[in-house]
Amino acid sequence: MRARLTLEGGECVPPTLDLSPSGQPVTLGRSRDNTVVLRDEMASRTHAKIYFEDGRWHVRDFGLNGTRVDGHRVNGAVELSDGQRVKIGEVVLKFVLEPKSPPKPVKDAPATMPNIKTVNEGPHNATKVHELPLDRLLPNDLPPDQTAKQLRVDELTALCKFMTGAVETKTPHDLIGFALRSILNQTAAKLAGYLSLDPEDPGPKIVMPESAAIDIPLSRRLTAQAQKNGKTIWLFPDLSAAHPPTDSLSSFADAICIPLKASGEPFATLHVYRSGRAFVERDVRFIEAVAGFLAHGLEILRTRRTLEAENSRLRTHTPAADDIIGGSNAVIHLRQQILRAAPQPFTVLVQGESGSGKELVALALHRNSRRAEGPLVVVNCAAIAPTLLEAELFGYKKGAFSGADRDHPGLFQQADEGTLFLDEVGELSLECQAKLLRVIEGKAFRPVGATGDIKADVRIVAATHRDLEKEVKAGRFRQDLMFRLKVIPIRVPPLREHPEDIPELAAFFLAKVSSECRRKFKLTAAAMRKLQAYPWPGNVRQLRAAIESAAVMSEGDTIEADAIPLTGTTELVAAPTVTSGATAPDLPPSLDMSEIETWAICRAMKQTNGNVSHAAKLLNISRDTLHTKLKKLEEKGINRHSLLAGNTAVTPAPIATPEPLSATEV
Ligand SMILES: Nc1ncnc2c1ncn2[C@@H]1O[C@H](COP(=O)(O)OP(=O)(O)OP(=O)(O)O)[C@@H](O)[C@H]1O
Repeated sequence: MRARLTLEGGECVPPTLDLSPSGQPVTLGRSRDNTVVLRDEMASRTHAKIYFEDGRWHVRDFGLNGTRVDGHRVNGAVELSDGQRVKIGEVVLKFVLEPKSPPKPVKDAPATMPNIKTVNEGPHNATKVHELPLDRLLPNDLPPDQTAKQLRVDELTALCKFMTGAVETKTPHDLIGFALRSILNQTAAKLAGYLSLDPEDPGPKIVMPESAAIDIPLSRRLTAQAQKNGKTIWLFPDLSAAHPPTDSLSSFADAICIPLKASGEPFATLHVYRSGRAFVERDVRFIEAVAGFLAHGLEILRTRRTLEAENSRLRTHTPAADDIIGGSNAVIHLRQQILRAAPQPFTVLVQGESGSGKELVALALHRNSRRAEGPLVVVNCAAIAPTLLEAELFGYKKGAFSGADRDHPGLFQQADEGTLFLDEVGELSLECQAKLLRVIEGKAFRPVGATGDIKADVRIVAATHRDLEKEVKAGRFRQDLMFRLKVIPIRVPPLREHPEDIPELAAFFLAKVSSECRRKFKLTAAAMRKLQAYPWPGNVRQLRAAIESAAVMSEGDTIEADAIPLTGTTELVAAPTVTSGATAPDLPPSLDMSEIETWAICRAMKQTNGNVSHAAKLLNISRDTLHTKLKKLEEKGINRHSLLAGNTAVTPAPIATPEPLSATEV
């Protein structure tokens, strides 16, 4: 006389349970060990038992707070009748007797029976289970009916809950933990575990509840069988025949082991063990569904991790070219040269005007070379005193000179297995050039004060704004060194040769300064026209400075043309050439206010060809004020004629600076 318990109030797992007269007694209580786990504070750990005896169903109360049947407190044990309600705490379970089902045909059993059954994957193949004799599948039970096989509403709900929660998990560990907990909650299993089959996986075993991880090893035998068969292994409830008492499974009533695989071989196994009674087929189906989702979820997380790593690798090694902004033919050609030269072991000489992006090119060469994992050491040859350069480049030994209180590795050594970028190599003294040549030729050098030579595996990228050919002709640069450096020459075009890139560059720098200032700057069309009309003698560096300066100084987020500090400067600076180096621009003579005023008046008069009204407008003062100021200048001996000639007694020569006019300096 089969029966069923169905949850009507409160919370318990599972919410419905089929009762078989020949099955194990069903226990109810708060502990996970129970057949029905009650989620109720009023329930004792093991609160009651429902069992079949003398052809009838009974309930026995063990709980502190009592068990009620149809409102009457159970004293010891009482018989259960069809339709009665068992109440423990707030949990109400309806007891229903099921009508007898006609006996089902059973196929002949083979002579020897396996004590383990292999369940074919997926609910579609569920019927295959019945190819094995049903009485051996569940030896103490009647043949399971369809309800034992099909997932019911509560299991489907639990499955949906698991899937919804699983997509939120971020790490494989979290996903596995979530799957194991979902299985424990739904099936009232005693233990659920995940065992990686990858010996190199850092987290090969996860067991829930965590307290069980120490005491209960996951069965190696089951793992091996599941891995070998590639299918679910479901042990018989009666394990005693199959497992010696020493086996880790011998204390359980039933066990399931599922190989986890997504697109290839199994990569892990899922173990679920249960005490008290065997799993029903619905449990297995539920666990299989969770396992399938888990396997694919882990595969997705793994793929995502690989892609993220790959993506970050690609970002750091990226072609350079991504950092070099510009879509003009000049910049496209530059990128092509970089990508061709980068993998070669040869020395590269990067030539270009100051601020045109030579260092950026050197960085791109390094990032795209086979040395990308190694160091990139940058040395500005012009910034180191010639007397110190040798020690800086090649290092020194302790005591080599006063102040050398310890051994110091030189820049060559620091760049070992990487790239040494010698910026402004044209500024090296002839003495240093000779030493550098030796290193480049023999790749061996001697630290200052050392007795022996050392070697470093360094690729040299050099840069200069000078025309080295001319420097050689002038006797300022060694020809042999030039040849050595210029194995691969790369010319970086000045910005005036690719003005079509100005909008993109401007947008790039504007975005940078916007994110730094947490504002959203934008240029007006007039401001952009102004940027495009300017020849940018200081190249991209100057453009960047002008944009940053305008943005920082602007009150609102819209940058007007006036805010770009280049007024009237277009004709000021003859574009410098590689040959001549940067031309010193017309700058205020000093920070002395009266000198700046004289300089400004001089500039305005020159620019307006002596027209006082126009000059006053440029200076943003009235015509009368300018007249007064001009008079004062005349008193000092600076007349209009000398102003127009730019010849002012009080105006010293423009500051000689290698830096071109920068926006912030205007
Ligand atoms: N094509 C470009 N795309 C983006 N930024 C650029 C570009 N060219 C130059 N820059 C920027 O301009 C500034 C100057 O570039 P860099 O220092 O590489 O010039 P340089 O030629 O080495 O100058 P110097 O000869 O004075 O050392 C840097 O901020 C750099 O990032």
